[in-house]
Amino acid sequence: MIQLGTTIAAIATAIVPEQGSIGIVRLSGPEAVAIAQRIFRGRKDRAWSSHQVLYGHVVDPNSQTVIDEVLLLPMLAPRSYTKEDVVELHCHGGLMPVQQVLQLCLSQGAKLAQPGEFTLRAVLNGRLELTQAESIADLVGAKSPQAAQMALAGLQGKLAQPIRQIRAQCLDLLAEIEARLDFADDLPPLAEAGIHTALNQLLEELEIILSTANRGELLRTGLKVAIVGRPNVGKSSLLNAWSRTDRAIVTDLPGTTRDVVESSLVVGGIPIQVLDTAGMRDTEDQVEKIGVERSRQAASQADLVLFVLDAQAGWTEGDQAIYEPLKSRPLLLVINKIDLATPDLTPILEQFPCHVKTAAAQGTGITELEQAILEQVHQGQVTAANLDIAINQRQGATLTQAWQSLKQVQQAIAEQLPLDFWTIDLRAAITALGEVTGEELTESMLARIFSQFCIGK
Ligand SMILES: Nc1nc2c(c(=O)[nH]1)N(C=O)[C@@H](CNc1ccc(C(=O)N[C@@H](CCC(=O)O)C(=O)O)cc1)CN2
Ligand SMILES: Nc1nc2c(ncn2[C@@H]2O[C@H](COP(=O)(O)OP(=O)(O)OP(=O)(O)O)[C@@H](O)[C@H]2O)c(=O)[nH]1
Ligand SMILES: [K+]
Ligand SMILES: [Mg+2]
Repeated sequence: MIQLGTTIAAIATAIVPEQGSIGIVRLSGPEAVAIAQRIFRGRKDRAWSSHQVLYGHVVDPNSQTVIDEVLLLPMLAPRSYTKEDVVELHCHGGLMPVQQVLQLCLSQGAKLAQPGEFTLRAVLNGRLELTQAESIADLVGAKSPQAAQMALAGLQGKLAQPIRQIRAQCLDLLAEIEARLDFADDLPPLAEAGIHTALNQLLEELEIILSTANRGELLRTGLKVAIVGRPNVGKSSLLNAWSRTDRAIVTDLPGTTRDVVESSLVVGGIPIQVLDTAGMRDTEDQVEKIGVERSRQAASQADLVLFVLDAQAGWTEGDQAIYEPLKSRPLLLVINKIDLATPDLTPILEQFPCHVKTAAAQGTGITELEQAILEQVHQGQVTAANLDIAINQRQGATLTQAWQSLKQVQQAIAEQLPLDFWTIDLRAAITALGEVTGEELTESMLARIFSQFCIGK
C-alpha cells in the first residue's frame, strides 16, 4: 500500500562494518522536521532553514543519552528529493551510530521506509518520471563508466522523451479515428494511407528503442566468461595475466585449481566476471572430481566460454572430450603457450575462425583476447543508432506489447475491419507506452518496480 501522508526514515548509505566514515539517516514527510527537532541538540541561535547545515548532537529525549555527533541537513518542501520535508542526519559511519539514530527516529513516530520509497515519493510527487527513477537504480548498480553514463542519460529524461512523443502521436491518431466514430457524417473520410504511413513511422521508432535492450542488458549485468580446458594448459595463468593479479594459484602440477576462482574486469565498458575453473579430466580424487563438476557447471552457465588449448600439445583426445558438450555454446579458442615450439596447428585454426594466441605466463596476447571478446559480443547485434540510452527488461517487454498492438492496428486497417477494431488496439498501445513513461500506472506495478530498489533510496 502506498501511503504518502506518513513520515519515513531509513539509513541512506551502505551499511558495511568498519567501512565508510560517514553514514546518513534520512527522514521524509510532514513530521520530518518535528521528529528531527526532538532528537537533535544544536546551538539555540541557529535557525532551521532549507539547505543550511547545522552542527550538533543526536540525543535520546527520554534518557538524555548522547548518541552521536552529527551534521544535520534540512531540505524543506518542495525543495527536496521527495518534494516533502526531508531531514538528513550525517552521522559517524560504521554499524552503531546510524542504527541507533534510525531507531530514535522510529521511536519518535517515523515509519521504516520500504525499499525505494524515497524515490517512489519523488515520482508520485512529480519530481521524477518513472523512467528516471528506474535509471537511478541502474546508476547505483552500474559496474562500469559506460553503464553509469547510460543510466545518467535515463535520469536526465532522455529515455522518456521519445516514448512520450510516440504516445502523443498515438493519441492524435486515436482522436482522429474516434471523431469518425462520433461524427462520421460531418467529416471527410479517413485517409487510410496516411494512417498506415504514420503507423509505420511509429513502429520504426519503437524498433530503434527496442534495439537498445541488448546493449542495456550487457552494460547493466555484464558478461560471465568461463575459462575451461584440460589441466595445466594455463587457465589460471591466463586469469592472472588478464586481471593483472595473482588471484589464482599457478603450479606445474596438473589439477592445481580445485574450485572456481572469480575475478571482475571491465572490458570496453562491459563488466566481465571471469571464472577460472579446475582442469577437466577423469579422476579418482574426490575433491578434484567435485571441482571438475563445478567446471562443467560454470561452462554451461557462462555467456562465453574461453576454451584454452596447450599449443605445444596440440588438439588431444582430452580436448575433444571437453569440447564435445560445449560445441553449440558461444566459444572462443585460446591457444596458449605459443612461446613454446608447437606442432602444425593449421587444421585446428581452420576449424576455429574465432581464436587468439597467448602466452599467459608472459602476459602476451591479452589485448588480442579482449579484442576478440568484444568482436564476438558486438557481432550480430543491431546497431542502436548511437542512442546513448538503453531500456531495461520491463520497459522492453512493455514496449514490445505496444509494438504488437500497433501492428494489429495496421492489420485491422488492411482487413477493412470496422473502426472500433482499430481503436481497441491503438488504445492498448497507448496504455503500454504509458506504463513505460509512468503516465498510466497501477499501484501494483509501482510496488513491483520499486521493490527492486535498496532500502534508503
Ligand atoms: N546527501 C545527499 N546526497 C545526495 C542525495 C541526497 O538525497 N542526499 N541524492 C538523492 O538521491 C542525490 C542528489 N539528488 C538530489 C536531488 C534534489 C535535491 C534537492 O534538494 N533539490 C531542491 C533544491 C535545489 C536547489 O537548491 O537548487 C529542489 O530541486 O528544489 C537534493 C538531492 C545524490 N546525492
Ligand atoms: N611456457 C609457458 N608456460 C605456461 C604458459 N602459461 C602457463 N604456463 C605454465 O603452465 C603450468 C600450468 O599453468 P596453470 O596456469 O596452473 O594451468 P591450469 O590450466 O590452471 O592448470 P590446472 O589448474 O591444474 O587445471 C605452469 O607451470 C605455468 O607456468 C605459457 O604461456 N607459456
Ligand atoms: K596447474
Ligand atoms: Mg588452474
